[in-house]
Amino acid sequence: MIEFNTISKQWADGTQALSQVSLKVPRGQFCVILGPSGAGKSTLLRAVNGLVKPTQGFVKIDGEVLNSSTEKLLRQRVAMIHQHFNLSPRLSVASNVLAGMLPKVSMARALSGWFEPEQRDKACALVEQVGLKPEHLTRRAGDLSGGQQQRVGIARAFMLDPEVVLADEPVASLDPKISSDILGLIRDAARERNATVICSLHQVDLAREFGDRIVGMRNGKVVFDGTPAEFTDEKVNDLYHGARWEDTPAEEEEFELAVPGLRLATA
Ligand SMILES: Nc1ncnc2c1ncn2[C@@H]1O[C@H](COP(=O)(O)OP(=O)(O)OP(=O)(O)O)[C@@H](O)[C@H]1O
Repeated sequence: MIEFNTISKQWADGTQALSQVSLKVPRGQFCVILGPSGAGKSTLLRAVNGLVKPTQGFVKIDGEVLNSSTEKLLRQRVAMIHQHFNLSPRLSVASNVLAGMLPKVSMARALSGWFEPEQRDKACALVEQVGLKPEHLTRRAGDLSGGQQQRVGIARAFMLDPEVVLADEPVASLDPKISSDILGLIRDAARERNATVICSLHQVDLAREFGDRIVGMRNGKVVFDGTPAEFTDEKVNDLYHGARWEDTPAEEEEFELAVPGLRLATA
């Protein structure tokens, strides 16, 4: 279970990225976070692995509060899949997948490239599980297609059998067919291990297809929390365009009244 308890985040420049967000994500759930750009989705995800320090509130992972003394151990249980894959493009696919061990192996050992035979076997098995071929293992990661690179990112994320997988817009740069395949891979690999997934997306159709639950965020707040069936077209519209009571257009109307020609020009 991941618990966000009244999490707020204000950046140094005063931007309020999160305001009093409270959520409980049970073990094994595929929870999709949707919302317009700047809603606070990445900030929320990054609060789970300590990359973002909340200015208020706390995150608990299986009852343990994430703080400076628990962070190192908790991080070994949380993996991340990134929008831009975050691979080392000049290193081989095998090295990139083995890098998933980094939270647990010493830097000296990682730099010397010495990994246990079981760890190497596991990397090979994961590469196969994500649909790549053995010959990909020695290829430079940067030479692969975007979809293939994200497969490497998924294999890397599952090297430590994480309890939690944070996927930050994992299919933002991929075509619709590959996007669906990639989300299917994340879901299946997570299900096999009963891992929890928190995945931010911009595609409503994919959120409905893959999410057990959809959390809608707007202006740093949770404005929808329900099942895909409950996330009706009206709710989608409210999330992306603001509910009727929100984002009041008063200032815009005043501006338009003050400059009547502008309304004509934009009509
Ligand atoms: N390091 C930072 N310093 C200042 N403001 C930041 C920083 N990181 C994010 N923000 C701001 O915090 C708000 C939330 O950003 P966040 O990246 O969480 O949104 P998002 O919903 O993930 O957006 P997108 O869908 O575009 O990725 C935005 O206004 C963003 O500009």
